[in-house]
Amino acid sequence: MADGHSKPVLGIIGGSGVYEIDGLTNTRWETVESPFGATSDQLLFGELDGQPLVFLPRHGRGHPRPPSDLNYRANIDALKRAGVTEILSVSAVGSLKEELAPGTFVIVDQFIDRTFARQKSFFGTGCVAHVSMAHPVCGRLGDACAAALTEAGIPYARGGTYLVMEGPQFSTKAESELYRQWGCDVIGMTNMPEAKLAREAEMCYATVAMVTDYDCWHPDHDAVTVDAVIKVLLENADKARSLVKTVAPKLRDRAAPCDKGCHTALEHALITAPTARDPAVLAQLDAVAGRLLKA
Ligand SMILES: CSC[C@H]1O[C@H](OP(=O)(O)O)[C@H](O)[C@@H]1O
Ligand SMILES: Nc1ncnc2[nH]cnc12
Repeated sequence: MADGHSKPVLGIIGGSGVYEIDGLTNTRWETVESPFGATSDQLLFGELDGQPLVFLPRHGRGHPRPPSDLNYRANIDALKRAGVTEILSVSAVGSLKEELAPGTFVIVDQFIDRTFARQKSFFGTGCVAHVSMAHPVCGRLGDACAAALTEAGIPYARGGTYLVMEGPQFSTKAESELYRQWGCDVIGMTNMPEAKLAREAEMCYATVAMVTDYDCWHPDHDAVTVDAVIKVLLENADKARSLVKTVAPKLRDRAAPCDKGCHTALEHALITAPTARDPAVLAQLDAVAGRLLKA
């Protein structure tokens, strides 16, 4: 069980087009049960250059699940149960800025969450918690990704705001223009509530977003289609693979506890008095918050 003091374990959540990880040794696909329900797929356990790694294809192998039907709570809870301490989300996004052309990688540092049909917290009636989301991604894992992208010779932008829409339909032109006026950089459908849940579960979370299209605002480009997204993703598959291969060993030799506070995010967040807590709710929180809720 990850307690912030054990060895780092890297979790990779692979988005559209990323349904497997190659180069892993000692691999096994395993079902991990969660009190929050079924995960998107089995988890793939393995090692990359001596670094333990757990991979989850976000939409399931073959992409059977849409963004609104993903069980984000089960996915994050299962990764926590699997011992994961740091999660890297590798996601396809549309670009809302001219300079972020398809093929560009962006290490996202902020989100605007416009989703409305998803379970967004492990907590609720019977045990209430309010974690900080001021800085929604882990700077230390972001640094490791930046170093890996530089080393692998992959051009990237450091920092950017990811607008998370509900989907599954792509945006209207008016919506796309609005998000541009808000100063957003990229748009996708999945990284919230993932980042919120990772924070509640006291795990580092970082997003490397792969730009696949100009959404529908750009006068010189056609509106986004799935075919266009997949075409760019296939062109970038080697880059995504290099990123994972290069970033994994960077975690291996550093301290597991996060100096940005990700592994202690719940410490000042629980507000329900111990006497008012519901034992049934606490039982579900054994992996996410057991560190603090143990009697
Ligand atoms: C296939 S285009 C829309 C789809 O792609 C992105 O998925 P992910 O974030 O898992 O890479 C986007 O969020 C949509 O789910
Ligand atoms: N334009 C777009 N909007 C939402 N999600 C996306 N994923 C890839 N491109 C996207």
